[in-house]
Amino acid sequence: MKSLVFAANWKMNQAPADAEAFMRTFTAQYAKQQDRRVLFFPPAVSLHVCMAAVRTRSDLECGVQNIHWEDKGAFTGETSASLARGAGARHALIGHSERRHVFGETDAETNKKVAAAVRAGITPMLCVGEKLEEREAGKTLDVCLRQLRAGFEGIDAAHVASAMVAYEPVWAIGTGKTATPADAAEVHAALRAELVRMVGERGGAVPILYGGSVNRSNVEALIAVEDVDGVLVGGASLDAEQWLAIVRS
Ligand SMILES: O=C(CO)COP(=O)(O)O
Repeated sequence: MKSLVFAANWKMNQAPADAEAFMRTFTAQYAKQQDRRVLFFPPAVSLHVCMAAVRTRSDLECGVQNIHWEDKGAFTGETSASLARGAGARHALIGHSERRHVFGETDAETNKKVAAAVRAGITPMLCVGEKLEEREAGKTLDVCLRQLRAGFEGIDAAHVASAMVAYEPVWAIGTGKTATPADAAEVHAALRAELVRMVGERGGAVPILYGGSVNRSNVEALIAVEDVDGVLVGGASLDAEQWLAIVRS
């Protein structure tokens, strides 16, 4: 049985009181399952609430949705990887499509952020994915592989091998359109091959998650795909009952 990662990206939702209610419901109803880890990416202001809720659980972990590439200094409004680590975060999303396409984050910036995460002892989850026009132009694999190589450029093999990757086609995020299992299979296989090329056999064990309109109805078909090692879920992770159904699939 493969090992799975279920990650909830709450984006700009769930204030501390909401996060607390969610985590209370979730932790009361979800018993550890040996084959899976559950990750929460709350907004930074609610991280402490999620941390408190998972303190006694080895199967539940928390991370942040973004980090800055500098370790500290005069960068008003930013959170460094070391600050996030100090607050208990174990993971950081890096290069999420909203960072890339709403905030203009570049491949070079994702690379600096991956390096910062590694320095701080945080696991980067590097997000890659093509826009609709790139898919229609037949550039899906080019874009995803470029983002993968650029994000990990200059990062030593041991840290690439202990990172995570998420494939999130931009056209599938928040749109209700999901990649078919066959679409996901093609991209995940290409990402896997590239990881193995980069770091050898250890690349075979890097979790590659699928994200984009995942819900309780389509999750089973997606996690059944070879090289899909879990899911990164936005909208459907905001409701505790729905998230419970997803992580139990
Ligand atoms: O961006 C996503 C997770 O990081 C996906 O969001 P949705 O699940 O809302 O499509």
